[in-house]
Amino acid sequence: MEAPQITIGEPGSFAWKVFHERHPAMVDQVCAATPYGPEVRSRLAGLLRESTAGVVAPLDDEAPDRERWAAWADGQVGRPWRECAFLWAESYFFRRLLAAVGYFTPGAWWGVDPFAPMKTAELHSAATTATLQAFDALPELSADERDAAVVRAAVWGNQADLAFQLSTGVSGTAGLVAGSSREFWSLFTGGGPVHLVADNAAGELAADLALVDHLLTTRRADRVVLHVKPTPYYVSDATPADVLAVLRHLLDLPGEAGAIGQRIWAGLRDGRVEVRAHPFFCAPLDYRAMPDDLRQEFASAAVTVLKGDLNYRRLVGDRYWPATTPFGGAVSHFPGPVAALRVLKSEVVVGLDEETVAGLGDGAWRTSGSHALIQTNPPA
Ligand SMILES: O=P(O)(O)OC[C@H]1O[C@](O)(CO)[C@@H](O)[C@@H]1O
Repeated sequence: MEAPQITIGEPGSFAWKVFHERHPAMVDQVCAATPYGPEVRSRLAGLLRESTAGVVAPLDDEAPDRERWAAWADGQVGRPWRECAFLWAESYFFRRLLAAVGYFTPGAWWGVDPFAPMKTAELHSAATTATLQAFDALPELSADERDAAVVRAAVWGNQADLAFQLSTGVSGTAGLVAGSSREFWSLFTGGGPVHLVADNAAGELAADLALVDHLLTTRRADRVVLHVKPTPYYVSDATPADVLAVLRHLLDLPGEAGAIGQRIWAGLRDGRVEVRAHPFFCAPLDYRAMPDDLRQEFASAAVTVLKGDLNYRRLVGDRYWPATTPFGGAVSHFPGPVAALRVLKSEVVVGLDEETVAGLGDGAWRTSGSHALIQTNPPA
């Protein structure tokens, strides 16, 4: 039987707090970062009111994705937001936020990413700078150590606000609740295309590019498809523009970070690296509902790597699963071998053993970003 779906209506729950506490703070941040006029600010205030106390309104823009979203919103428009599934509601909120800031309307803010200032600040932050400098240690490591370091960087890069360790030190892995770099690498049995479904821009994306580079240089992949979001989403999610921004940033750096940037640049030019932005990556649905073209792509991949918390929720289903629910069963719908690399930032988790769960205590570990996991199917 399926576990209960997470909705946003339970006062005090994690999902409720995202709408009632995080979203107002995020809108303040968006309005401080770009000089939006009174109309935009009033639309944003209206969206906050509607999504915390009202019913779901339809889209009222003429964006190219309108029809697609109308289908995805079927059955939700007119419902009280509090009854909506967390996964659906959060995605729709971001789509409505883009419309509210004029992202789809010819005019001053047409195509302007409201989150770009935050992503740029993160790319130039001390934490990201330290991470990129740590790449210099990579060539000195043994092959096993390098395997472990690159995976550790990709996992903990998802912990947006913390620099992670690329050295062979243990600090970055102290909070792994499942899996290991060895389990991750055991999925790669030789060549073929690897798909990496990216999450956040800036530091996490830089670590993901280091993973792409490592997949290619160690010949675990002969080609890597990097999937990003077609439009700005969940504040820091990577879009094609963010890939280019991170790549240019890497190219300006000395040492291994610059060398990785050059190899990825060359890979893009010769087709060994491809960036795609399928509309489904901004869909308010889980991966069971993926369209056939995407399903076929993942079916033909040697391995698909899914980064981050939201991709995990979409992979296993955004439900209150018992934490010991087998990962293999939860992802059996996925059309090929899959690995999840994720810092825990929401209530959803599966695939833990009973001892681990007992040792973790109360539920704070699920949402605080202090713990991470590496899970694969088929398992090692
Ligand atoms: O960037 P990530 O790892 O996908 O995390 C995003 C997570 O943040 C939230 O938006 C709010 O915590 C979650 O709903 C979501 O799963």
